[in-house]
Amino acid sequence: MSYEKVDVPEDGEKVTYDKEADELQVPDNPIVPIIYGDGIGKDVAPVAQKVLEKAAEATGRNIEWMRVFAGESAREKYDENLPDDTVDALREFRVSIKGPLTTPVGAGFRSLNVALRKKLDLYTNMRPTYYLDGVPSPVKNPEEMDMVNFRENTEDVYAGIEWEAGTDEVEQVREFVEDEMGYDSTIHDGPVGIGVKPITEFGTKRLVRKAINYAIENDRDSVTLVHKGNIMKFTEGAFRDWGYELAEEEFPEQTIDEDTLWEEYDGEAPEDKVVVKDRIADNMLQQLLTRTPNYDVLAMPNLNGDYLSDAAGAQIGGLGIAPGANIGDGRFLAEPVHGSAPKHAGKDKANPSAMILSGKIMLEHLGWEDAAQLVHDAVEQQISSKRVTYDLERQVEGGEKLAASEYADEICERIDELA
Ligand SMILES: NC(=O)C1=CN([C@@H]2O[C@H](COP(=O)(O)OP(=O)(O)OC[C@H]3O[C@@H](n4cnc5c(N)ncnc54)[C@H](OP(=O)(O)O)[C@@H]3O)[C@@H](O)[C@H]2O)C=CC1
Ligand SMILES: O=C(O)CCC(=O)C(=O)O
Ligand SMILES: [Mg+2]
Repeated sequence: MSYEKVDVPEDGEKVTYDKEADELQVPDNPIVPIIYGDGIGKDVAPVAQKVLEKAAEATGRNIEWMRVFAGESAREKYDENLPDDTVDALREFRVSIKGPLTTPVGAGFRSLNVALRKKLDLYTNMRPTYYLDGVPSPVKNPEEMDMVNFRENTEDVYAGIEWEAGTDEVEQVREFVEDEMGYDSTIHDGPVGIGVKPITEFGTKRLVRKAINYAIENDRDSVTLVHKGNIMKFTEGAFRDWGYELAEEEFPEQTIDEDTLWEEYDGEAPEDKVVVKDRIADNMLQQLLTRTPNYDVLAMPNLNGDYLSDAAGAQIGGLGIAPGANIGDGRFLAEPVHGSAPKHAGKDKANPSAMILSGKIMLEHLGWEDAAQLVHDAVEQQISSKRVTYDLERQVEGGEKLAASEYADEICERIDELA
């Protein structure tokens, strides 16, 4: 592959993929594309990069970074938002990491984050929410939080099928819905915006498959399907039904439903069974707070997953800490839960932990468990020391406020000490 405006590191090697075995082959010096992103991305991404590099070196490897561009930096370099160079690099080198990218509200270009997920078919958005020692939290028992959110990443209202009020197109759709589909008098008169919410059996089943496999491989107790199927029967309701169907079809020995749990096991699931259950999304959002220990792996359509991952993150220190990753077959793009937080941009103050811990998921994905553990331990030690960025300092008694770069430097020192 040739690139117009990015330099491919000479010394690195490619991560490759064995499709049949669904396995990556990872050299000790992989080329890893990185997008710094917009807003605070430019603060947190370079310092997170240093931490990840340090953990790789401490375990005898080397990451050969390949800087690629999207959003503001791409507009400057290429005069476009998402150049082919970037998409091609993420496709070719398979495992990569990105900071947040800004999306304008109400008009302008569509989300570049969503575009990347769709172009690379990164159909799972995995966002683990877990407690780190010493993290300040608005809840009484934050240590109870240990959930992994599997969010469908390519469809739902994020498919981008919508029509703007006042256009001929939206009036055509209104006419079709009212006259041909029989929804007369359902839409108020006057300007209207209309969107379409596709949820497919294919998209649902491949996401739920990933969630159940994850639960089995990581010894998790349950997978909860989170939907609003009482209201959106044929989209969110179908998500729930296809989710149960998939569990029955493909995991009959490894999973049980909640009825079976109570009827046959009196509420105590055997060690080797994953309980598949479902909850309506509004109820689930309050149960995150009130029944935290009852939930484990969660699987849900795109919009529910977007809302729920920020809400869950708030219970364990906030968005400055919440990590994530986009995963497809043989492709992976780590990315924090948070956005570009424009008001904090360029001040070297935003918390880089979410980006660092997203990188930790990337290290795990590369099979570098030892490096990932070093990152986890060093971040946890740093937070426990109360020498933290502004977002945590304002919640911690006796805390000391550090710049993002100072905070990351201290994490690097801790990695040296721990290695
Ligand atoms: N994947 C992506 O790239 C995403 C992109 N976005 C985009 O980002 C832009 C801004 O979105 P917005 O809704 O403001 O949400 P953001 O997640 O960017 O920020 C919301 C608030 O969360 C806190 N926060 C977020 N990140 C950090 C951090 N690293 N350290 C400390 N605090 C943090 C800040 O709170 P406080 O000010 O209280 O300290 C901030 O004001 C939008 O264009 C949106 O579309 C949004 C989400 C994901
Ligand atoms: O793409 C965006 O700008 C927002 C996406 C988002 O909030 C998310 O993926 O969590
Ligand atoms: Mg979000």
